[in-house]
Amino acid sequence: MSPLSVVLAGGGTGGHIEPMLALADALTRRAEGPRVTCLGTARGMETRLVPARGYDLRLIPPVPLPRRPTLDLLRVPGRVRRSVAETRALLDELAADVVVGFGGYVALPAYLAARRAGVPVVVHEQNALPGLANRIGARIAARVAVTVPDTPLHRGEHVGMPLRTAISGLDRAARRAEARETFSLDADRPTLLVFGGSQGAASLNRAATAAADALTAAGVQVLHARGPKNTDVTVPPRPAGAAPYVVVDYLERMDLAYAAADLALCRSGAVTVAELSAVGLPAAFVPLPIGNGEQRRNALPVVEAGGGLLVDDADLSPSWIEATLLPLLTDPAALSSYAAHAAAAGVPDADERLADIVLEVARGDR
Ligand SMILES: CC(=O)N[C@H]1[C@@H](OP(=O)(O)OP(=O)(O)OC[C@H]2O[C@@H](n3ccc(=O)[nH]c3=O)[C@H](O)[C@@H]2O)O[C@H](CO)[C@@H](O)[C@@H]1O
Repeated sequence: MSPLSVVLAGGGTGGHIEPMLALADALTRRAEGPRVTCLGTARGMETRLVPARGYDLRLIPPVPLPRRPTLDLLRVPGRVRRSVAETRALLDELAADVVVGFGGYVALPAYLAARRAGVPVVVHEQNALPGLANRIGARIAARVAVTVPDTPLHRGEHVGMPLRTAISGLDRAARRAEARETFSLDADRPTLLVFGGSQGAASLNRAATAAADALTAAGVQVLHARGPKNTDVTVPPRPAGAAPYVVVDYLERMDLAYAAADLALCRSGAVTVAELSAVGLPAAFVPLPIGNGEQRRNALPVVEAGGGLLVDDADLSPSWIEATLLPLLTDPAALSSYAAHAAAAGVPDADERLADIVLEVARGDR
């Protein structure tokens, strides 16, 4: 019998792509070895991330989902029809046994095309507050997996967040020396990791670079991922012997970045929060101020458990970093107390659990 054909729709930004790739890894580890194909669009981060991790990527036309009603909504039905028709042809060509969607503008046409083609759907929702595509997908799905218990999504079952095994199995202390060397950081300095989700965040970039002198003068070193498109974000070179401030576009080895750091300054996308909890790294979260408020909801459980701080985007400034983060970074006892509380109750084998669901649904259709 030919292998099961599993089609994964999780394009856009890292928060939809990383759980898709973690599931792809779990599926390909299975003895029955299903054929895995990822769907994406030409303008998402999947064009780089999916082939780099060794998976096939097929492109479909994007269906932009406006965050609020605009005139652009009037053009959506035509775009949806075209995208759904092309996606349906692709599902036929791939002889798809199941379509798994992770939300966002690639998932919606995939859900609708699967319904037309009679292919069963599995939905995975990362956030405590679901987005539009998954609210629609959940209505037609055979199974709905959620990351956070009690997520308000039709028939949601708690599965957790599928994470890369390099991150879910990370022992930060054991990898610290190697990690710091990889990023040209000093071995023994307090270390701040700055990143604004997968795309970078302008307000974090501004505040952290403006606080560079104060941080490095106090002996704190910084690893800062500015985002692939933000190449204008720079910091003047530090004098010889001073604490380093290392700026990169994107961290391919996020596991080593977490191992190098004592504290993160970051947004609170669902995958970011789940990864920090899994590795026990405390964070100062700056939720994205737009959207449906999902990033604040994502961060609250960790912050309430004592594993991090929350600061509004409008309040993030170099002086806040100096007044709040600097004393914390130079206080090892406070840092380890935060770290102990940062390791929240995630689901360590969420990738395997989601793979079980996906294969059950795929087999049921044969
Ligand atoms: C603007 C936007 O739409 N944000 C959403 C998006 O965030 P976004 O795409 O930023 O996703 P997350 O913050 O959840 O995850 C980012 C992922 O990128 C990885 N990473 C990041 C930086 C880097 O240099 N290298 C790297 O590998 C992280 O390790 C993580 O795996 O999807 C999330 C999950 O649905 C949502 O919660 C966010 O609200």
